[in-house]
Amino acid sequence: MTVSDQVKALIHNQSFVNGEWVNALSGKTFSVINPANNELITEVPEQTQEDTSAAIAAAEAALPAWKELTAKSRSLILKRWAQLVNENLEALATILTLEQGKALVESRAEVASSANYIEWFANEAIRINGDTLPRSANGNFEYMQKLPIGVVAAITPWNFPNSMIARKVAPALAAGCTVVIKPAEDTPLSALALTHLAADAGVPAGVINVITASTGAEVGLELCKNPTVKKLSFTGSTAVGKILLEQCASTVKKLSLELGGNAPFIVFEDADLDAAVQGAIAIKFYNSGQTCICANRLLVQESIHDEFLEKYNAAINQMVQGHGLEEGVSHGPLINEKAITKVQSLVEATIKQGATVYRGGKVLPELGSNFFQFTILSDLAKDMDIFSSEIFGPVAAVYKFRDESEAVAMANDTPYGLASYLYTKDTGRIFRVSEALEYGMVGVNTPKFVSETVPFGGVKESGIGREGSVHGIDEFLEMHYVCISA
Ligand SMILES: NC(=O)C1=CN([C@@H]2O[C@H](COP(=O)(O)OP(=O)(O)OC[C@H]3O[C@@H](n4cnc5c(N)ncnc54)[C@H](OP(=O)(O)O)[C@@H]3O)[C@@H](O)[C@H]2O)C=CC1
Ligand SMILES: O=C(O)CCCC(=O)O
Repeated sequence: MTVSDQVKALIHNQSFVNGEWVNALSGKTFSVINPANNELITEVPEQTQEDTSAAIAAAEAALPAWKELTAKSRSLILKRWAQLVNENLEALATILTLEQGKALVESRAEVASSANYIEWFANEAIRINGDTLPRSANGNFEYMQKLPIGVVAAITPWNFPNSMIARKVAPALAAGCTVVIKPAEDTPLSALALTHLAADAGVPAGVINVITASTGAEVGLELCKNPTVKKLSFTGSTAVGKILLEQCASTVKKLSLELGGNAPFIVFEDADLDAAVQGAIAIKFYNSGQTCICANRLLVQESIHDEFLEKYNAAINQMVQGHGLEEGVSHGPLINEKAITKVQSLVEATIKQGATVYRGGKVLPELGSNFFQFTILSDLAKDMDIFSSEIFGPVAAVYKFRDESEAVAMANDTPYGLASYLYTKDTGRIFRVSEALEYGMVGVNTPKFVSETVPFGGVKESGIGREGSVHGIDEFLEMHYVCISA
């Protein structure tokens, strides 16, 4: 099959419940739009509470047989899924770029990372071990098993519509759970394509279900309130994460929340400046700035601030914005009009509050309505709104600091705590500052560290729990203690 045949086969206009491609019970649909040119890609079902409750029932019915399979059987099915994702990598990347906008090179990397997550958890499936315990009374035999938590709901965002599903669904399936996925309105097609390949790999009917809807609220409420769902795994904004936390209280569901960030990127005067500039390019403009681990605040020591800005500006000149499928394009559009409006208002407010526009600062209508110029704002201060806002766009916010203690204080001056970065050659400072940063993840002299081996997650208002790594599967398991008096 050619890539374009694979793309055609993998783009679905129906959602997937109980092993069947289905329409919404209401028959309604909504549009999936290419953010680079606002063209319609396809329509998908507008599903509601009723469809969601049917999907949960399907996941419940499929649970006993799935969790009874041997670990090896589940592992082999997941390995086949990973293999099919790799075999369809170019087609999945094309679909991802079409619906999300990111440059094809980034889409390929995201799909490859999905295959890695699935393969990783295929290997974790066979290592779910318990413990035998010392007896607490004469004649006792005591042990702890790890058992699948049950039906899992996964609500995923539009910025990594492929890998966020792999990172949640693969460990859930490996653990013996069944899943209902609600992908973001803007990017349901990657979820449906991945699910198609999971079914081809032998995942039985009802084990993975996808519900599509143009707003998360109604479907989300059912996923939170339905007592059959035992676990909710969410990636998205902190505001929605807080709603879900409240909504899950009524059924005391276990939650994983991977929420917003406000990552500091600290450049000390003793750093390798060129490496720091390249790092700040890679992680600020990753996915056009729409990543929760993007450098949100560039904190640069005052003695090297001006030189950093010059080099940073020169490096940005090498980047190319455009339609993600076009040759040579390194950065695509923002996801939609709402995102453009949000970034534009934040930049305008920051300028009013006294920022200097070192470059950019405006929308780029000549490319399409969802493009924003690569922007550097400098002369920023802690009391400006931008210091506490998740930018989620190609806007670099640069602050000066005097010394190490001021850098750490500025970095920690936020309710968020997801990713953080520092560049320095001083070994003592590496240890001191890494530990002082109140973040779930710290990159030292490196902008990109995420992979299947990493316990991804945040502290403070950036979330609860970890995804990926040997710890990721525990989010979908419960400890089950047994005491036998013999
Ligand atoms: N941590 C991260 O990676 C992400 C952070 N963000 C941050 O959030 C900002 C806004 O982006 P936005 O897309 O609005 O993010 P949201 O948090 O609204 O969306 C993320 C997911 O949550 C769903 N959702 C929205 N409201 C509810 C609800 N009440 N109950 C259940 N599910 C819900 C969405 O569905 P639907 O799309 O159908 O409404 C989507 O699947 C961004 O600018 C960024 O700052 C956004 C996305 C990812
Ligand atoms: O979890 C995210 O939102 C970002 C993932 C980044 C990556 O996989 O490189």
